[in-house]
Amino acid sequence: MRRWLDGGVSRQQPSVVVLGGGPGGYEAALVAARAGAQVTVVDRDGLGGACVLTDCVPSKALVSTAAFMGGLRTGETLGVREADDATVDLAAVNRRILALAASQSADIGRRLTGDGVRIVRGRGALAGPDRVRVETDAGDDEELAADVVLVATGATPRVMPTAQPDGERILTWQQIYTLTELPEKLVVVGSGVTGAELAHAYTGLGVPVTLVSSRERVLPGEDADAAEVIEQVFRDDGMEVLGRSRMASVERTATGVRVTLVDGRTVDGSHALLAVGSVPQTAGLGLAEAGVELSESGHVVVDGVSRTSVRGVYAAGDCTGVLPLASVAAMQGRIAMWHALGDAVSPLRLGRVSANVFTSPEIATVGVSQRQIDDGESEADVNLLPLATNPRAKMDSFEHGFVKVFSRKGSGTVVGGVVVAPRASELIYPIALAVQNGLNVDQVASTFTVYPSMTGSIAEAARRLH
Ligand SMILES: Cc1cc2nc3c(=O)[nH]c(=O)nc-3n(C[C@H](O)[C@H](O)[C@H](O)COP(=O)(O)OP(=O)(O)OC[C@H]3O[C@@H](n4cnc5c(N)ncnc54)[C@H](O)[C@@H]3O)c2cc1C
Ligand SMILES: NC(=O)c1ccc[n+]([C@@H]2O[C@H](COP(=O)([O-])OP(=O)(O)OC[C@H]3O[C@@H](n4cnc5c(N)ncnc54)[C@H](O)[C@@H]3O)[C@@H](O)[C@H]2O)c1
Repeated sequence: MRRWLDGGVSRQQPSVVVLGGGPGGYEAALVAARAGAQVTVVDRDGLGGACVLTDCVPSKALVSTAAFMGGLRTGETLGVREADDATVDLAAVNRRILALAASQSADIGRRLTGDGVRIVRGRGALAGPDRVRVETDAGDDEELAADVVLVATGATPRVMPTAQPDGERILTWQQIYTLTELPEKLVVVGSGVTGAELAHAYTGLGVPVTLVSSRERVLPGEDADAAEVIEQVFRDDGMEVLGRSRMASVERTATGVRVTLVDGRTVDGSHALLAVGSVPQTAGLGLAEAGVELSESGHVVVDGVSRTSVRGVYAAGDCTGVLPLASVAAMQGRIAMWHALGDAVSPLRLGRVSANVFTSPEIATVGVSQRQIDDGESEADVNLLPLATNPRAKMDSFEHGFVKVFSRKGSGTVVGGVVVAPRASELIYPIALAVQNGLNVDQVASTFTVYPSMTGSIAEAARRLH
């Protein structure tokens, strides 16, 4: 390991201060501690970050209950009587979710302290490129010297002046877990991944939902074929989808909420859920003062190895705006520490990231996208295989969804894929393995799959690309 200078004295143990205990921060802290650094994590809201406490983990736990309810609704088709009479006790659901989040946060705390990481509860900010000032929750402020600083402070829901959350009826996605009763009618504003997942989850719980979608179709950032299937499923499940409808304001009424659209129409509900994007939490961190470059949107500008414009200061996760996923935040954090502590490191490769939208069915994607192929950025053959003919799908009474595999023209190397299916988040892995390891369609097609299985359709799609 490199030697570090401290007041002119050479020592082997560098000091690392991590601002933020989400996946970007805590994964980096674990890497740094295992590499022998002296590590402090400064965290304001709780270890695991928004990811564990309010965003990813709680929403996926809510989706689990909704998916279970969805399973009961197909009971009739499978010969089960009266399965769809079940109702949801939202207070119990939310108690479970909050307990699960707290327990995961505690697990992360134990892992960090077990590896010798010091945890300081409080709000941190740069006092210079190599110093962090902390207003601790205990009230005693601290200044920490750091050879390496990692900024991983995440993002927070975007709030519009005309649609102010009140935590009771007008809610951000971080405020929904205090509800004790199912909303009588929920209006979800925003049909990005957050809005789509939560709108479908509440529909699954039995709540009448209206989705206010400013775009032509829901999930504008996703594969268009997949988004089309999901929008149809939303409508089939009874959700009202208002396309091309931009929210102008949300206000309380005597009995609930009124959402007014830019074109003057109004939508009434008992509750409104705002999912109109996020903003990075980079204000008041002393970043610009220390010389750290920020983008116009306020994100920290980083390179492929998570370096900022200031030597020794790195950044990872949603505060960088690179790709707001927990898996990417964690990888950016690890890469930052490998680089800072002199380990071998390759730059972040976004072309290999797997992602999943947790609707029902799910949409999983990896590698090159259909849009890149259509735009001529990537020369690839495409095979889309509907799952309707898959024997396992028939047994499970699953009708919607497909598998799509992309392979490079000429060589047949698998460069990407899309799966729309129940548990697509698990089914994408064979395609991700193929993309990561440069396997060609023949290698995928000639690999045994279980009969009957959904993965059989992945092998079949590869076979058709031969
Ligand atoms: C509803 C929703 C669902 C999602 N689902 C998924 C999913 O299924 N899969 C997936 O991969 N991604 C998902 N994401 C994205 C994922 O949650 C984020 O990409 C991830 O949380 C980013 O991690 P992070 O470490 O950058 O930030 P965060 O998790 O936001 O953590 C940042 C931490 O920094 C702390 N902090 C902030 N400022 C300071 C300060 N000044 N001093 C000290 N500490 C500070 C905060 O308290 C927080 O603990 C979801 C996002 C949303 C909104
Ligand atoms: N399953 C997952 O991995 C998961 C889940 C949720 C979020 N995320 C991550 O977070 C990122 C952000 O997703 P998001 O959905 O929170 O934000 P987003 O910015 O992708 O979507 C917000 C949507 O709100 C719409 N909108 C904005 N203002 C509006 C208005 N006035 N009226 C109506 N609609 C309006 C926008 O057009 C946009 O489609 C995702 O790209 C993803 O990387 C991941």
